[in-house]
Amino acid sequence: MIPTRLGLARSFTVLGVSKCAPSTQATLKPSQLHSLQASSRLLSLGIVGHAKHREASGKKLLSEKKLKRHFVDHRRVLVRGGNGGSGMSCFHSEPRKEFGGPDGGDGGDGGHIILRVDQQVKSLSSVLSQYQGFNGENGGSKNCFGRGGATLYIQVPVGTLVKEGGEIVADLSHPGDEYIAALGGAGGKGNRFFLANDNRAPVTCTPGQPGQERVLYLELKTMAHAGMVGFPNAGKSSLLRAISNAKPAVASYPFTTLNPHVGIVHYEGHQQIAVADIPGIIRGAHQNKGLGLSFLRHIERCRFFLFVVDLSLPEPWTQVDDLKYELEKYDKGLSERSHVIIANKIDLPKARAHLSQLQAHLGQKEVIALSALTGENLEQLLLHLKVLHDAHVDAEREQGCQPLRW
Ligand SMILES: Nc1nc2c(ncn2[C@@H]2O[C@H](COP(=O)(O)OP(=O)(O)OP(=O)(O)O)[C@@H](O)[C@H]2O)c(=O)[nH]1
Ligand SMILES: [Mg+2]
Repeated sequence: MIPTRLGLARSFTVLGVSKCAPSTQATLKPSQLHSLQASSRLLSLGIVGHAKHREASGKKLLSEKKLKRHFVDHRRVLVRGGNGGSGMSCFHSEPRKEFGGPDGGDGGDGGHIILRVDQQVKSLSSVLSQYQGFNGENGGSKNCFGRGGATLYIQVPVGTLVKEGGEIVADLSHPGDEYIAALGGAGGKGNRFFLANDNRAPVTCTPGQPGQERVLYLELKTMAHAGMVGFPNAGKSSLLRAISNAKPAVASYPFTTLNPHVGIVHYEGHQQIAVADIPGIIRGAHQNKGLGLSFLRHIERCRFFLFVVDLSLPEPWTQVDDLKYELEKYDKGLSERSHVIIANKIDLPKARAHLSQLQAHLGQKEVIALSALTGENLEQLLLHLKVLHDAHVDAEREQGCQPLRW
């Protein structure tokens, strides 16, 4: 069974942002967005207030450790298509028609096994290690054909890669995508099939074919528009809680988050932007320090990144450099994907001084200073997310690809 709360958020409309972010503003340059800050305070508090209210009324959440048990992002599956039913060999016979000819029906085809993307499924935990397709029924007398085996569907999450022998055979990245994992065997032929002018009484019938057998490796690469990367304790999960309905655990110790979480930010016009939060990474993660880098696969496909930096620490630009270095170690060129730097914890003393140093170091690059805790300046992030998202949608449309939709 899939846990109902695998970190995937349901709808939460950021009221006010919808009003603040009409499509014309979505095309604003990031630097122009600063002017919106003045009127933002009220809205920020509203957002955090919402989050607190949701916590009070919410159900008991699974702990991050329990979630880890439920969250499965790779699976080896043995799939066997259903066997075809055998053909029948028999002859028609009735009073006054003793030699009525062959009337053995064909066997039914075995059922296929199909992987189908279901948006409600969030991990591979419900996928079993083996599947056997439904067999076709045998053919019968009186030209009765056997019933074909039903198709067996395996529901997988969006972003499932199917590998066989180390090679990628399918990339199921859109809801409703299907892949035939194993073909059902063809049904056998009954003796009626072999009736010919030179053989009026064939006794031959053929058995059904066995179903296809394959060993597949399923690998989940979570799909989201934006991926948050940052050191442990930088406040990624706090930020996701503040802008979406997702409820990743937040605590003051490092490596609180152990699984990827996706939160949905809702905008006007039913537009939704998915933001993924992953465990923190540290320098040397590519050498398996901390929690390693394997979970980067969950943000590998994000269209843009949010580098979350803890502004209360000295020399915050080193965090950005280290994060980029680790991304490069994981996949060359990954750090060059469009991104924005989020300077979190602006409410803390010294943070403002660090902010000016950070901006001086990064030069022209966009830095959004905010506080996930107090909600200060969250709107600037929300508006910028929209700008990045719209740019991505335009780029995908230009290339003739279908943009990722939630
Ligand atoms: N003062 C202040 N504290 C914050 C802010 N954002 C987060 N924190 C605190 O920082 C600590 C870590 O926050 P998390 O959201 O768990 O950080 P994380 O980046 O998800 O950490 P990992 O899951 O370990 O990678 C918590 O004690 C938060 O309350 C902020 O804007 N201001
Ligand atoms: Mg976290």
